[in-house]
Amino acid sequence: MLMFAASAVLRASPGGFSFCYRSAAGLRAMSDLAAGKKAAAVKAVNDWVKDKQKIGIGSGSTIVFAVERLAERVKAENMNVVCVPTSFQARQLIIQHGLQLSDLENHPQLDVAIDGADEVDPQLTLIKGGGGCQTQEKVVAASANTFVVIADDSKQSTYLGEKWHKGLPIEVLPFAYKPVQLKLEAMGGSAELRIAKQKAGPVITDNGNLILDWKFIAEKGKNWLQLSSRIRASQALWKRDCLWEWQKWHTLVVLMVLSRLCRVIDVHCRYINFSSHLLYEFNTFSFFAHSMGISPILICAATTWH
Ligand SMILES: O=C(CO)[C@H](O)[C@H](O)COP(=O)(O)O
Repeated sequence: MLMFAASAVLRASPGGFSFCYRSAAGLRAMSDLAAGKKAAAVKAVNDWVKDKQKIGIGSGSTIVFAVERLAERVKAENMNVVCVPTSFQARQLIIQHGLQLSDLENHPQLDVAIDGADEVDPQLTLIKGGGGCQTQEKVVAASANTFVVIADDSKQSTYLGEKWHKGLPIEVLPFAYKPVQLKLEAMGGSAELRIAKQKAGPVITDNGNLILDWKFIAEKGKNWLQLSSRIRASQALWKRDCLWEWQKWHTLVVLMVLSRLCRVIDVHCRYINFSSHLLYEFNTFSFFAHSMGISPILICAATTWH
C-alpha cells in the first residue's frame, strides 16, 4: 500500500512542506537511490530555506537536487538568496543554475548550510568527505546557524563503518601526509592516500592538499568523541597554534529518505551549544557531530503519506 502511495504523491510536514512526483512512471524512471536523494534535498530546501537568506551549498551528488529545487523556488517565488559554495563543484552548480554566488569574505555568517553525508549513525555522527570537499564543507557549515544534512537511506547505519567502507577522509597538508598516516594507523586499520582515477598520482583537494582515507576498525560502540579528540591531539603535535574556533550551530537537521518508498524516515533536529576546535591545517573533518559537543535535544518531525 505504501509502495502504491509512494508512486503517487508524497507530502510531509512540518511547516507546510509538500512536494510530489508527477507520475508513477516518472518515479520509476529514477533509480531508488536518486529518488531518495531528491526527496531529502527537496524537503530540505522547502522546509529550511527562506527569502533573503545566505545559504551554504554543499558538495556531492545529493546537493545537486537541492540546488535544482532552490533554483526553482528562487524563480517561482522571486526570492533573493545568496549562495556560498563548499567546493569547485558547488560553485559551478550555483553558477549553472543562475543563483547568486558569494563567499565567506562577503558573507561570513550564513543562515543555513545544506550538504550530503557518506554515513550517519543513530547518534547522528556523520562521516563526510567521500567527494573530498570536507574542509570547505566544514568551514561553511560552521559559519551557518543551521546545518541541514540530506541523505538517502543507504547512508543510515547502526555504527560508522558498517556500510561505508571507503574509510574516514582526512585532509592533510602534502608535506605532512606520512606522519599523519602513521599516527592514524597506530590507532588501528590503514590510512590510504587517495589516488586519482584519471590522473597519475594522488587526488589534490580544492585547497591543494592530499586526502588520507582511514579505514578504521569498524565496530559497534566505538567512542567517536574520544577518538576524534585523539586525532586532533595527535595532529596538534604538528602545529599547535592553528586551532580554529567553531561557531555555534543553532540547529543540526538530518533528513534521511527511505529510497524505495521515497518516504522521509528521519527528521532530527539537535540543538547545539558548543565550542570546539578544528585543526585547520590538518583538517580531520569527518564531521563528527558528537565531537563538537552536541547536546542531544531531539525533535522528530512526523511525515505523512497521502
Ligand atoms: O562530503 C561530501 C563531499 O566531500 C558529500 O557530501 C558526501 O560525500 C555525500 O555525497 P553524495 O551526496 O554524492 O552521496
